[in-house]
Amino acid sequence: MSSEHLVVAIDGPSGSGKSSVSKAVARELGVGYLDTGAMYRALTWWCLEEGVDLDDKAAVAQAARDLPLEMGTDPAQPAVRVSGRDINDDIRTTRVSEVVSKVATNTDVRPVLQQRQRDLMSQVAEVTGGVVAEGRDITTVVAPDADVRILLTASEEARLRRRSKELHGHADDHAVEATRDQVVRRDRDDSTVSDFTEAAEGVTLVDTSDLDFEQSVQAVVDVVERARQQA
Ligand SMILES: Nc1ncnc2c1ncn2[C@@H]1O[C@H](COP(=O)(O)OP(=O)(O)OP(=O)(O)O)[C@@H](O)[C@H]1O
Ligand SMILES: Nc1ccn([C@H]2C[C@H](O)[C@@H](COP(=O)(O)O)O2)c(=O)n1
Repeated sequence: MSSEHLVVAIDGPSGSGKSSVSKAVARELGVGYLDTGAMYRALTWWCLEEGVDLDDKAAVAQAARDLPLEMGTDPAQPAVRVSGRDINDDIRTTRVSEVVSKVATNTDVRPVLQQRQRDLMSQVAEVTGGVVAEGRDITTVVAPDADVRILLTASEEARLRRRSKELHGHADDHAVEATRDQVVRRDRDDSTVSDFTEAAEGVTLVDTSDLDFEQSVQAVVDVVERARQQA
């Protein structure tokens, strides 16, 4: 391992299982967890609450600097708070999901949140001995020097099926179509600012298309263990 603490960076497209798998891996490793997507979501929610025009790049970037955000990094309970209010549920609503890409593709916002993410990762790693951070640009921009870098992926069909089951309780044709915007359109927009479809040099690809949830967690833990043995 290159650093004093264990830093695991995980990127991937929507519905690949980044959040759920990363949380489980962090619990298994006994380290902290950072959901960077939740930070873009929290900023979006706050802009909507405060009436900030999402098309006003500079105003949204200023909101990113001012955002009174507290990120919980306990993988068993990763709360997201703004001004002390728990907004974990608010940031997952369709109202936020439909427009979050507008904020995430704002190139004035990204460096502000990326720096906040690096700071949080250092703080949590200091306290718990390590961190699993997940998003779209963690392996490439936020923490390119992480000890372990993984691109967690799955076929579009598998990702649509998973998200559809999560949102609608099943994955029939109608439910999958209703989910398409939240997965395919959002990835298309988000991929204009980060590359999370191809593994960068030194990044290990973990394809979970044919794995169930437990197998996906084990596949990531195996990559971490292999890296530890080689260190
Ligand atoms: N290997 C797997 N097999 C089956 N279901 C899975 C697997 N991995 C994750 N899931 C389920 O798929 C759904 C989507 O997972 P998750 O929210 O972790 O994806 P994500 O990559 O973080 O998506 P987003 O970036 O849109 O937040 C969840 O309901 C999760 O339990
Ligand atoms: N490092 C990151 C993390 C997330 N995003 C974008 C991608 C989505 O549009 C949005 C919310 O992410 P999710 O909760 O769905 O994983 O934020 C990003 O650009 N960079």
